Amino acid sequence: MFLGEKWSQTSTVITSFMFIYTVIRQFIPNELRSYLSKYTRKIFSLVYPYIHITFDEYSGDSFNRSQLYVAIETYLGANSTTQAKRLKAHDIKSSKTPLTLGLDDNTEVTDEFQGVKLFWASRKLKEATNTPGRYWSYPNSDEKRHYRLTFHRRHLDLITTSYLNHVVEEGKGIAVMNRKRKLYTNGAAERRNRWVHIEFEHPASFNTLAMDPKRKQEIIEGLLKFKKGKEYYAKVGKAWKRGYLLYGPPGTGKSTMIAAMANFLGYDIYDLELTSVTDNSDLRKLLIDISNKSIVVIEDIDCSLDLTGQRKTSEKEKDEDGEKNKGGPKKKAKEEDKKSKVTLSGLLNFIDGIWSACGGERLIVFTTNYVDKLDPALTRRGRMDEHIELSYCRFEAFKVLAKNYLDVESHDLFSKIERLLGETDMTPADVAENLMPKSDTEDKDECLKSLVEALESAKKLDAVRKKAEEEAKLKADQEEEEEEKLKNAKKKNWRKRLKGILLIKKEVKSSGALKKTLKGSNGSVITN
Ligand SMILES: Nc1ncnc2c1ncn2[C@@H]1O[C@H](COP(=O)(O)OP(=O)(O)OP(=O)(O)O)[C@@H](O)[C@H]1O
Repeated sequence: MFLGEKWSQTSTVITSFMFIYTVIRQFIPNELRSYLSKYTRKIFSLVYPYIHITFDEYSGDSFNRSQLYVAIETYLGANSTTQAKRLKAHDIKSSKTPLTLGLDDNTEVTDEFQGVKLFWASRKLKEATNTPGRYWSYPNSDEKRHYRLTFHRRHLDLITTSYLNHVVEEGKGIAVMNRKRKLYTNGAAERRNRWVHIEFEHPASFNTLAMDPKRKQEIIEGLLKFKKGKEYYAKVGKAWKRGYLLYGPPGTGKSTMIAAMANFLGYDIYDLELTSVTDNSDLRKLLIDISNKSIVVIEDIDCSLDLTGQRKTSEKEKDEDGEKNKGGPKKKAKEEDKKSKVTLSGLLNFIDGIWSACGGERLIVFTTNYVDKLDPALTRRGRMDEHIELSYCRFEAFKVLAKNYLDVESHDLFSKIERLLGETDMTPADVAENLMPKSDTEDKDECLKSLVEALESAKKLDAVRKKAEEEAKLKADQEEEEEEKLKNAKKKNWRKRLKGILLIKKEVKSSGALKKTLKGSNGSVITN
């Protein structure tokens, strides 16, 4: 029999004993009574050293299930399915799995925390009568459920200060991981400046992400540290947030990495389209609406804000501007007023300010293809805590793709592919495209061969491009050289002419001196 249950029966016997004692107590003289009660309590705690804590499903007259109860339910469901004799399946709408398992009513399981053994029991009590009028305050008024935790009284401190916290945090964490996640966006034309969402079902994970394994591990560890960092951030007085800058050429996996991060952490994604936000005040509203446990993504940040921090005008808007300006300067001024005035400093200040003041556990991710173009204010440490480069596919990354797409871990063609990947730049997106079977009959060998062919032709193209570039450079150098020569020749020419002028000047001067000499000798003036 379950230990907690055995103790529970013992406690019933002891309680009966206590009741009898209470009845006969009134016949005992006062002096003897206080003496006896002191020792009775001591003896009782020696005989029955366990404590129970009960967690009701509904507290008071609330219509909502107690959050504590739900967290315990999730925690026990996830941690005790292997030891419980009876389980119950729930069909939770918001869960990404078709069914969730939990403890059935009146089932017991054990748990261990820091070497201490604990006993959990799920209880369903049926009320003898159906109290009229009570049904509205409790869904099934004749059924009441609770969890009961039993532990030795010497662990009371550990249980109340650490264990229950651990259960609730774990329970909530598991619920977050199991729920269907959402992808929010503010880009919808008719709902500008408001979030709309769809279910987020991207299958990417860090296992399927092709990149240098060492760097990948560092990123995973960083994310784990962040997720568990609530107390650390509180201790150092910083908002519980972390900024990531993902950069690299198109098709190297920036969006895939964001999806992998969201799946790994169990967070929602908020895809913030800055060009759709009217001004800083609307930006603030959007940011306030972002829930905890989320990743805010601003893709192609270099296209959303220019270097001075002012929002860029999109090509479409430029065209619209052209049309609008036909209406004259007044109309133009009006339209200017309507245009977005979101600034880089506005964005950064809100992120620092609002997020420090409300909630936590948020990542902000910026992506760009041109990291060098970004304003240093945006990329400085403290704002963007981690800079991650996603680059062209090298052999280590290729191995991940080969495993994912073809289930191949080694092959005769691998050494050739390794050499080719070292010699030419191909994005993981292009490598993946080549590894995908084009028909039902195409097998692994053919897919790898097709990749080799693609790499070889890319290499040839690279060589042609490089040659063309070299030739263009040579031509430019030659032209520069010619120009330099011409300049020098011109300079030489000028110098020659200058010399000639100087010579003439000298001659003129000397002829002037001669004139003076002539004037001085006979008193007449000689003119030319
Ligand atoms: N590193 C990678 N690992 C696994 N798959 C990748 C990787 N990079 C690209 N891919 C594949 O290529 C597709 C396009 O990649 P993704 O959109 O993530 O690239 P990106 O860097 O975000 O491109 P862009 O800068 O154009 O937005 C993905 O759907 C994925 O299948």
